[in-house]
Formats: sequence, C-alpha cells, structure tokens
Amino acid sequence: KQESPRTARDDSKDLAMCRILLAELESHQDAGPFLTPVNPKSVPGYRKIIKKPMDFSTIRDKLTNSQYLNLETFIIDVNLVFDNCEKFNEDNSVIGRAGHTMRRFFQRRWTELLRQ
Ligand SMILES: Cc1ncccc1N[C@@H](C)c1ccc2c(c1)OCCCO2
Repeated sequence: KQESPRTARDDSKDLAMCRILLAELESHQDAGPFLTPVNPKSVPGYRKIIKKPMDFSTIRDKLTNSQYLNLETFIIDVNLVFDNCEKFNEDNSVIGRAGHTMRRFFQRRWTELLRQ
C-alpha cells in the first residue's frame, strides 16, 4: 500500500500563481459581469439572494493586501464568484453563460499551472 506523502507540496510559487491567474481572469473577454461588485441598487433581489458577494476587483484588493492565507483561500473566493453567478443567473443567459465559461477557464488554468 502506497504510504500517504508526508512531504508538503512546494507552495513557494503560489502567490505568483494567484497573480497570474487573477490577471488572466481580469483580461478574459467574458470577464465583464465579474470585474466589479454587483450594485444591489441596480440588480433587484441580488442583496437578498447572494449572501457573500464577490468579484475580481475585491479579490485583487485582498491579494494586494495579503489577505489570502494560501492558494486554497484564493481559489475559494474565485469559485464564490462563479457559484454566486450560477445561483442568481439562468444558465441560458448572457451572464449565466459567461460564468460557466469563466469557471471552466479558471479550472483548466489553475490545474495546468499547478502541474508545471
Ligand atoms: C455577476 C452578476 N450577476 C448578476 C447580475 C449582475 C452581475 N454583474 C453586474 C456587474 C452586471 C450588471 C448589469 C449588466 C451586466 C452585469 O452584464 C450583462 C449585461 C447586462 O448588464
């Protein structure tokens, strides 16, 4: 039976990876709906339905202010953007489709970068 690995993974490149991943999310052609916080005044029902709003500019501020403990807490916030999107938007809508596209893109890129 294979021993479970006792060596921790090398996390020395994780901060650089978060910066690369966030830059790629921010510059993606479908990033528009996710770049800034949803204004609850202009989106009826949003404040009530989405308990933990999150967007790429908020993630950028948190990364700049060293508020992410590790890669995992960063990935949790990015996935929160896409989970909020799925909760509020129909799959067959402009914003809903953008959320699915962005989530697939992010999933692929962080697994690619982790393997390098
Ligand atoms: C992520 C999200 N979920 C639910 C509602 C709004 C949003 N994003 C905000 C920023 C937004 C507001 C209005 C929008 C929009 C995006 O882009 C699509 C076109 C119509 O105009």
